[in-house]
Amino acid sequence: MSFINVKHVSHAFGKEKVLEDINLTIEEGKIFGLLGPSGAGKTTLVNMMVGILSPDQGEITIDSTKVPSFDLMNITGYMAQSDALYQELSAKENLEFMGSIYGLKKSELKERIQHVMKTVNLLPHLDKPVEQYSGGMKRRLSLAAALLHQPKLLILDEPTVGIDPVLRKEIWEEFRELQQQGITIIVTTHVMDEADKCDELGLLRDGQLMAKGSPGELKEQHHASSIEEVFLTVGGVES
Ligand SMILES: Nc1ncnc2c1ncn2[C@@H]1O[C@H](COP(=O)(O)OP(=O)(O)OP(=O)(O)O)[C@@H](O)[C@H]1O
Repeated sequence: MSFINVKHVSHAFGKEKVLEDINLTIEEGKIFGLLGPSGAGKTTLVNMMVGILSPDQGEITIDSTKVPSFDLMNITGYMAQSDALYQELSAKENLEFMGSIYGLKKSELKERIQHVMKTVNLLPHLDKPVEQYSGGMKRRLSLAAALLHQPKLLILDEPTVGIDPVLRKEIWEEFRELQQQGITIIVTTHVMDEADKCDELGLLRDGQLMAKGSPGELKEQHHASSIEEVFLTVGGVES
């Protein structure tokens, strides 16, 4: 039984079909990349996995539980595309607020804040107001917030957008460490070199899942030397 099951999911915004009969399974403990150009439907699909949006048709189950579910909220960490942080508050205050929403006890919360800030290399900046953080620091703080309640599943919508290559590398090292702890990670991206770092990929285009497999498998199946080439081939455009 797969950890995540997306079954016949379709969705439209008004007359615009955004997802069309998506079927997808994701195994526990994997880093799964949802790759596709802007407007392909990546955010719509992850928002459905988190339970923010309901599909018009079909259903999603995670850990044998149908989304949306309160239990799933407790095991899922979500990082949206834009940072949801209080600018005038310090990182610590932001995390204390988020921890209180998850019902973490004061002593546990204190320990978790130290742990997650260390994980994202921001511990020295704990008391700094978020408005004094750089864009990359804010993304990392959002990641720390998503990790606060020790989720089994992390859903990250374009986590490295606007982040320089050095930091991006560091963030990917963090993903690998989290994976070693058994956490399943779903990451949306349109960056091809990031796609190569995922264990498995789902290629989304115009609301359809064009292909799924490990980067190596996809390249082999499509006789391509890069994921970019695979994408162009399955999308019907020869490179
Ligand atoms: N709330 C909404 N109301 C109407 N249309 C929407 C809404 N959200 C998304 N869309 C449309 O659905 C389509 C898919 O959007 P989505 O954000 O899922 O794509 P994406 O692959 O995540 O793109 P990006 O990489 O730019 O974030 C787009 O055409 C977008 O305009």
